[in-house]
Amino acid sequence: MVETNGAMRQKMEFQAEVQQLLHLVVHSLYSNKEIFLRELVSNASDACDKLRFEAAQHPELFEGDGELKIWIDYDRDARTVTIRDNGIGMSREEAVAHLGTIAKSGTREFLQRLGAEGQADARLIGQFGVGFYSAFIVADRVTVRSRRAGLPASAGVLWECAMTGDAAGTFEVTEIERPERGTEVVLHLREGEDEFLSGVRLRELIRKYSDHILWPILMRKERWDEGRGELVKEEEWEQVNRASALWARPKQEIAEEEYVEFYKHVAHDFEAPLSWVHAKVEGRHEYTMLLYLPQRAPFDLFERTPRHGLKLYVRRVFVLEDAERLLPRYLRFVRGVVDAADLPLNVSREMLQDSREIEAIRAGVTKRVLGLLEQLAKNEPEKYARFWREFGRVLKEGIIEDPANRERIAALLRFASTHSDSPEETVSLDDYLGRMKPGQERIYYLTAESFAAARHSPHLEAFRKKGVEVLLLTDRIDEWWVAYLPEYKGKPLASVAKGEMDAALLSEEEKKAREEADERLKPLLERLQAALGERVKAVRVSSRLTEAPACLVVEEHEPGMQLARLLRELGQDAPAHKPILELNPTHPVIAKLQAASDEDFAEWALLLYEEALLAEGGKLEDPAAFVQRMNRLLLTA
Ligand SMILES: Nc1ncnc2c1ncn2[C@@H]1O[C@H](COP(=O)(O)OP(=O)(O)OP(=O)(O)O)[C@@H](O)[C@H]1O
Repeated sequence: MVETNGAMRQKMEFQAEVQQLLHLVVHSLYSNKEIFLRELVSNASDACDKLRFEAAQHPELFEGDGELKIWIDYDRDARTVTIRDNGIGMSREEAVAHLGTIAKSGTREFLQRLGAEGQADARLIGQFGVGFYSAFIVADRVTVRSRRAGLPASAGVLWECAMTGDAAGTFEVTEIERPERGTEVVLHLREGEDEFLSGVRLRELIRKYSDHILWPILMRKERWDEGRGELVKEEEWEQVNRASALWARPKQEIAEEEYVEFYKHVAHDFEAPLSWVHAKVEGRHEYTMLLYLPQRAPFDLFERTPRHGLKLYVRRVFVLEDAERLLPRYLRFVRGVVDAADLPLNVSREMLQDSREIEAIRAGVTKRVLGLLEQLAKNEPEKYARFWREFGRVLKEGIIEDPANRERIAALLRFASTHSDSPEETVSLDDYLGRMKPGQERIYYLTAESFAAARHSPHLEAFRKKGVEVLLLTDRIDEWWVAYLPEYKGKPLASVAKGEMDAALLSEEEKKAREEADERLKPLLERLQAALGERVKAVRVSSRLTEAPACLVVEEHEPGMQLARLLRELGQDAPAHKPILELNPTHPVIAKLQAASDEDFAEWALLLYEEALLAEGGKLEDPAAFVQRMNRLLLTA
């Protein structure tokens, strides 16, 4: 630490991720450089929101000044643009933490992926939310002065970073006196960025990107000076943005671009949303909602902590960010605002826990989002396909989490199936119902580790031959939710790896052949059972095989083998259900088995079992013994 003029000045290093991000931001967002203003105004607005929220419990934080505002100014001589707010401000520690590190988990992996893809895609960086760092697109030196509301004037902080070359790796923090609460960000513009030293240009950008910001954004008045032949600034400030709550205006008066810009602000996204719904609910509980679906899943969608969920307003006053109580977890990709008419302004997170009003809003929001998805699926299938690719895995959680809407959610699911035979998930349960064969009572599915494993599974053979469609489920979560959806529109869901095939799907000849095989192969089945011992629960003749010699199945009511494996991987006690070995009665290996000596028979039996286990996605207990056995049998065959 160095001491200058009695103030403590400290040079610090950016976290490696920040350096990487700074570099990517400056290089990939340059073509869209004007967004820096939107990002910094957005931060200033968030800072005012935060102060208002904290001051609801601690009014002294206003320090006698409860009029929150954002000021924007420029200085042609110094070549600076300044964004200032009297919001919550930052302490020294907060400035170091928020402007020098990124605390979000998964950041490093995300940045590495971006880096590995060569030149980073601006949209990908955008969805990460670059916020403050976008200042460096147009500035090579950024100075931040701030003081947190409630701290003494002596607790001000000066944060400064000058970029030399691509990204200098350090910034400096100094303790300063700062009587004014809030934050001031001064951008020292790079060479060639003088276009932003203009009141006209800055006003244009504020109207374009920040018109909907609810706090007043002020700029100095300007007048034409005949003598100098240019616009000159006056002392007086004037409001530049409209500052009306977008969602409170009638729908027909809101332009599409306004919806889009508002989304970018609330969602911290750079891309336009995929779709949105704007609705006012009247009656016992009154509230307005403006809900958006993003185009792209954020990289931390599967992290535990949700970010930038819904914002809660009460009568147009901001109350809470990330109000997770307003959304079920399986809709955590939704962004936007809810404005409730009947909540108290000083509502806290704790109060939301068991508020009837919130319960009603949550149910209403859920209904609208599902309605929006249904509408997309019906009228804009391409958009729905995009939604499904990005968020389908999350929506599936709803089958487990939201019993009241289970059937509606089920109708929104999309699958790969033997019908299309492609990994694209395009088949709905209704499509499936429409293609069911006469006499087919159940919706068949198969769960597997991957699409390739599912597609070549021996369990599918007879279904394929009969043209009975099977849904191919390869997400981890598929194992869980299927257990929560026993039926859809009265048709039970059934795994092709469990129980017996629908009797109605078998012809009379097939049934007869099966009975005949049961009888004929009885001694062989008993011999196999004896040879396999504890490994299997039973050995029986199969109706589902046409190519493979054998497969493993479990009883209808038992958890699938794939689920048992998942549970064991998660360190849970998996139920020790033994599988049933099913034998293909028409396979030539039967003759071989029947002719084998006792010693060879035991080897063949084990090999059949091990093959079936592998095909089903299982792990061999003793792979080396399997290989030896196979080699031995190959030589004697
Ligand atoms: N004007 C400001 N007043 C107070 N704090 C600020 C201000 N600007 C930035 N910060 C702090 O710095 C943090 C980082 O800002 P930044 O814009 O980089 O990311 P963010 O807004 O948190 O989210 P995202 O990265 O998704 O945009 C903010 O979360 C906030 O805590």
